[in-house]
Amino acid sequence: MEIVNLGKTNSIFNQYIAEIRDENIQKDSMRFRRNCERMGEIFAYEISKRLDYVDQEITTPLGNSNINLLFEQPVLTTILRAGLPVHQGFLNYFDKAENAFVSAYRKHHKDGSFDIELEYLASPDLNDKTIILSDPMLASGSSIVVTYKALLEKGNPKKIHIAILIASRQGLEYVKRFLPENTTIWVGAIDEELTAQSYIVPGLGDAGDLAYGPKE
Ligand SMILES: O=P(O)(O)OC[C@H]1O[C@H](OP(=O)(O)OP(=O)(O)O)[C@H](O)[C@@H]1O
Ligand SMILES: O=c1cc[nH]c(=O)[nH]1
Ligand SMILES: [Mg+2]
Repeated sequence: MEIVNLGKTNSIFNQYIAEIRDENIQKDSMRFRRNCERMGEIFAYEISKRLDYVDQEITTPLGNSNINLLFEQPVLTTILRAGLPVHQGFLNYFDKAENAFVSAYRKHHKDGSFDIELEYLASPDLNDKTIILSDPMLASGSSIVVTYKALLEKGNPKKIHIAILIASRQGLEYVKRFLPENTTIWVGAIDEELTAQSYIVPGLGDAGDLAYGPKE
């Protein structure tokens, strides 16, 4: 499995990572959502370079022009709710793509542990498709693994790209144990620490709350 860290290259991308982390700037929820969306757009452009292309002829008013265009559309997949702004960024670029949505939330037990409960899955057939699964945060890694297993009910994808804005080192190690070799994980940053409640340190806090407000 390959891991590509976009934050390792100096680019404007890191300005958006800095802004979603910044405790003052992140209070502006519209800017937080838009920054997530902008990074979704950059991930989309970078991932597009790895997809398959086919030569096509375009007819202009004055003649013909040949150009390599996408051979097939990926299936854009995200996890509700924090994944929505990143997903919109992907959709801005892959505007003809099919889409899949999954709900996953942490169900806490009395001893402080939690399981990921998945209640909703809306997906096209995934057999032999390329799927791009986006989520701003990969902390314990449980949401991604539970989501991947649920998606398998819809078919066996030929290639999986996972796009994460901020991942924990520990979560990436966990995910590697469950996802197949044909997976590429794209990250914006990798943080070294997780709290006892599986929050990423330094991370950014709760991405869903920052984008959409607190939930009960
Ligand atoms: O790697 P994990 O430990 O599973 O944590 C990562 C998950 O946490 C966040 O969602 P959250 O559970 O906060 O839900 P929300 O989007 O509704 O806020 C994030 O968007 C991931 O889905
Ligand atoms: O650090 C974390 C972990 C899970 N979900 C978040 O939004 N942030
Ligand atoms: Mg979630």
